[in-house]
Amino acid sequence: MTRVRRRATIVDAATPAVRGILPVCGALSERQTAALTDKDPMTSPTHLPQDDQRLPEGLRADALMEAEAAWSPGSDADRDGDQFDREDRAALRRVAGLSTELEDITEVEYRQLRLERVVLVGVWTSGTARDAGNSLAELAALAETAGAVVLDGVVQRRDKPDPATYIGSGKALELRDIVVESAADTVVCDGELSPGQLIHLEDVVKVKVVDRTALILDIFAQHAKSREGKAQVALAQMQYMLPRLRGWGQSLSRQMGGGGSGSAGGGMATRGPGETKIETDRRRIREKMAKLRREIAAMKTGRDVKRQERKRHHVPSVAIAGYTNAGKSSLLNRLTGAGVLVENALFATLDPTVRRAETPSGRLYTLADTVGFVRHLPHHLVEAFRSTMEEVGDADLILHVVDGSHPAPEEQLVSVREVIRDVDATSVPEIVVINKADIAEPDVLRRLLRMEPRAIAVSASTGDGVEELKALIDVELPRPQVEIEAEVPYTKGALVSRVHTEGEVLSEAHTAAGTLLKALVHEELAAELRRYAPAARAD
Ligand SMILES: Nc1nc2c(ncn2[C@@H]2O[C@H](COP(=O)(O)OP(=O)(O)OP(=O)(O)O)[C@@H](O)[C@H]2O)c(=O)[nH]1
Ligand SMILES: [Mg+2]
Repeated sequence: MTRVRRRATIVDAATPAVRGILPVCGALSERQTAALTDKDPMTSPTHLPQDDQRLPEGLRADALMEAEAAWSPGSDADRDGDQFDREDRAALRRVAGLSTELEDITEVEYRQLRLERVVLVGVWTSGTARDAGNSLAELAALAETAGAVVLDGVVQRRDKPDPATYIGSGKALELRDIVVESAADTVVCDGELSPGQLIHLEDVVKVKVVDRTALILDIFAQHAKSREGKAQVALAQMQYMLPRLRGWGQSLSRQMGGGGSGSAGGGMATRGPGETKIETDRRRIREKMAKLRREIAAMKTGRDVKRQERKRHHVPSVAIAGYTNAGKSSLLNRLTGAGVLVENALFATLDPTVRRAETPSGRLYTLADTVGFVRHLPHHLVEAFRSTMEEVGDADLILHVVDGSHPAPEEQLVSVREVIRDVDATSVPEIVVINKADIAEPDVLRRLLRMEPRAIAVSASTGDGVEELKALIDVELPRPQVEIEAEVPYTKGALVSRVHTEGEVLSEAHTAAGTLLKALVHEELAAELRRYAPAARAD
């Protein structure tokens, strides 16, 4: 296993102002869970046991043992000699107090622990050691963005992740030592793990294990501001959680626990015959998901209407796309003077922002900021954020922003283009904007400029290159096609303004009858202007 030094991460190491107790990593908070299952874990009446759902005696014992082995801090004393860690584990178990029984902490509840001191682990299947290091550096940036302190990071060279424990089982034990040594309380894996892998690895390292998907979901949950953004994140979280609800312990303990009259440990299936707690939870989650989907669809309609309106007014649209933290929002601010949240953190922007901007020749266009892309964006999120990305698919021009100071800008370009392909936006013309030219290596800038035919180096911070970029946007934006000549009466001043903003004025003179215009305009405006054609008036 290769130990990766923590070094320059993508974000400033200073980022995570300790945010104290963090919400679930990738899953739902207690309140969300309660809302989902429509019961308050603190107050819900204890479930009555139902005899017909009890397991036969022998099975119960086995199940008990399994659950015990997995949960009880005492039961693994042989592997768990460290007092510090034991305290940590006691703290982990504390969450049980939120629920009705100790044993049946669902994985969801389990995950709502603090994510504070983390060790990163990656499986390095292809590429160079440098690639593996970059990948882990990005994971570190993600973890820091979520508010965690990264203590250490390790990668293992393997053909593919171990189906049981992600890294090999021997390495998992080594990882366990690192966790103990650094007093970490969480392990973050650089990939999407199956529910089984998460459980097995947790079993070995004895601290919470989360994967990259969960981490990204968590960041998204922290950052989403608008109603639509929040709904999309919630939907993605549920999607992620659904298969993981099956979690060990959960269904078993729910089924086996029915002994008592409801005190801790007794909470057992409360549902009617044939439906276990987990099935009910799952059904309720599915119902919530369906509801969210309907709500999102309705919100999307609202946005579509606005977009169509812009289209109807023939205002060309430019979408800013790019890897997270590339400087998209900074560029939007530079181009429009708008105050959009700029933060040295990943996924600072999660809600689409649309602003008006003007080309040097005075043509109006709209400029849309978009959510940042990241390698292996969890699939649910690509789905959930498709609507945001649609802004990109519908644009007349994409400004593809790439961070020129990043260690692997080419990879960023590739991953963003994958998403652009995903949302069927490949036919939209693209300008590659190589940002952060002020701190990028000149060699890297030259390399990128050579590689990309339609590229420009800028600095959103200093403003270098921004005027050139504006001029380039002017050239690349679609132009109105119809050439007209009209003499618009002075009483129709609004029409003249429209020609200025929606079309391109070639010449303008003032006659006794009105404003004499020669201009390029779109068909609809041309139709209105034909009424004032000088020839027509002469007739
Ligand atoms: N040195 C330098 N830093 C820049 C430049 N442009 C942006 N930054 C910094 O890069 C960080 C990210 O900028 P943002 O504009 O928030 O990036 P973004 O692409 O919108 O990021 P997300 O919304 O998180 O995906 C901030 O700390 C900016 O100050 C630049 O040209 N030069
Ligand atoms: Mg942004």
